[in-house]
Amino acid sequence: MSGTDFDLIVVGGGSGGLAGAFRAAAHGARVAILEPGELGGTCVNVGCVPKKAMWLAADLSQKIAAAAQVGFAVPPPQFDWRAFVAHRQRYIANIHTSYQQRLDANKIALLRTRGCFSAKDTIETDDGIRLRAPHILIATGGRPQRPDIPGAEYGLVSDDFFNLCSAPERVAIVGGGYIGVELAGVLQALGSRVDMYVRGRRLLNGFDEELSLQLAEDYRQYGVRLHLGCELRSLRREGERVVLRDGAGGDSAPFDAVFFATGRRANSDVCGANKVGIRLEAGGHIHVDDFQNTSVPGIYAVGDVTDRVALTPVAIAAARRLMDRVFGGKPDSKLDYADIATVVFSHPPIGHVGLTEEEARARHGDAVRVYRTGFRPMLHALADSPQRSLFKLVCVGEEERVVGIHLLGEGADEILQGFAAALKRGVTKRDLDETVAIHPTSAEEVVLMR
Ligand SMILES: Cc1cc2nc3c(=O)[nH]c(=O)nc-3n(C[C@H](O)[C@H](O)[C@H](O)COP(=O)(O)OP(=O)(O)OC[C@H]3O[C@@H](n4cnc5c(N)ncnc54)[C@H](O)[C@@H]3O)c2cc1C
Ligand SMILES: NC(=O)c1ccc[n+]([C@@H]2O[C@H](COP(=O)([O-])OP(=O)(O)OC[C@H]3O[C@@H](n4cnc5c(N)ncnc54)[C@H](O)[C@@H]3O)[C@@H](O)[C@H]2O)c1
Repeated sequence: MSGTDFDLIVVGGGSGGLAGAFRAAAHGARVAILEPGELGGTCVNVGCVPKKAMWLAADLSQKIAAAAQVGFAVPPPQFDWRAFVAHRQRYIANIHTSYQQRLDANKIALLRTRGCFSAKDTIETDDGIRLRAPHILIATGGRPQRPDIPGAEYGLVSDDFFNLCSAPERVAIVGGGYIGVELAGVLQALGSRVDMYVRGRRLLNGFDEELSLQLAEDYRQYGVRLHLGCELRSLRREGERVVLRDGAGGDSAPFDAVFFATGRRANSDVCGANKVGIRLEAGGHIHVDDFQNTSVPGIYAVGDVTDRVALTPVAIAAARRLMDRVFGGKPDSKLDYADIATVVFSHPPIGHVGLTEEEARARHGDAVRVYRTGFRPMLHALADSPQRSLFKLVCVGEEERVVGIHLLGEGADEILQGFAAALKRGVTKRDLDETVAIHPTSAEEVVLMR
């Protein structure tokens, strides 16, 4: 293949790349997409989807315990991890098939290879094929990053978590962000004894502080050992196990597995973005403007490879809007990155949209009013489990516009979406007060706060 055979080349067949390819093809563009791995990228193969499956398994194990507590005769559950993985992977295989069928139906050329820039309008495949197009979309995502400490190679990363077929007995998780918190919750629920090593003084930096403190308390109740404010110095092998040395020089007990959840690095290097002069930021992230343009005309980037929010729906939305602009005759089309809702699949989950209380106070001072409610969800009260929910609304100004919603508790993952739409449309506290509650639910607490 040579010449400008295509209108668009997409490098990377993950969430953003596929969404961009499908939307461009729907506008009539001739599209090629390059992906050396499984279709769907991180989200489908080593991210959201298998993670949520494992979270559901962990959630079920807690529900079974609650069932026993309220009178069901259930023997202690035995979790066959390997059998569950077979169900999980079958689900994922169906997604691969569906993507392949959609690519075929839309006449999108899929090249199962890595691509690298050899010129500003040319992508060269691993086997030396050169493809040219006036528009190139970089959607190469990111990869897990290990800290630069001696023995780091003895640690695993989130990709490795999805190769497990049983719960390691003793696990250390390094990092207190999204992935650290999620892996810790799942492993503890499914039978591991988990220690978390967190550099900062709290979990989930950047989330509402009260919720993060409540989550830390929930995790302690649940048996997770938290080592906050702990910087690791090194790892070393002791037989089959791994020992951690902390900043004070103390050694941990040996662990069967150590997972690093210490952030991700952008895959801009592997596609040669630097070779054609694309501006990069810290961590190799590609700088993009509000329209997903890189610093080189005709080359765009979306998703985790950029310096924007690293979430699947964000990559998808940005790619679709970009293609509406480039091929769909909508010159102003761009993603509004404000007030993007997100959920951490912890136990219990956290849902968050808009400003935290701290951010709101820094921006709006005394004009901020916070409403909060703490309660035990009904199942947990019936089962006499200590798990509590904490919901917060952050409001601003005379009209009390809701600028932040923070929900920790059972169901928070499903409750948030509708309220996020309301926040985006400028909902006020009075609007919520005037909404009749749905009873008895956890969600009703959002409209009943006083
Ligand atoms: C453990 C984990 C859990 C997560 N959970 C959630 C969640 O619950 N909700 C959520 O919204 N987000 C979640 N995320 C984040 C989400 O997975 C990412 O934001 C999303 O996958 C980004 O999509 P993307 O298209 O930018 O990149 P990716 O999905 O990573 O796709 C990039 C693709 O590019 C390919 N590629 C790389 N280099 C090249 C090259 N040179 N040539 C061709 N192809 C190349 C890769 O093989 C990959 O398939 C999670 C992430 C992780 C790691
Ligand atoms: N539920 C979801 O939507 C979901 C789930 C997982 C991941 N994600 C996305 O993927 C991104 C990456 O997740 P992540 O958890 O890897 O990153 P993160 O930025 O959320 O957390 C990284 C953590 O590692 C710590 N850290 C960094 N370097 C360290 C070091 N050298 N030593 C000790 N600790 C160190 C940081 O302080 C932070 O607590 C997230 O920001 C999010 O956008 C989303």
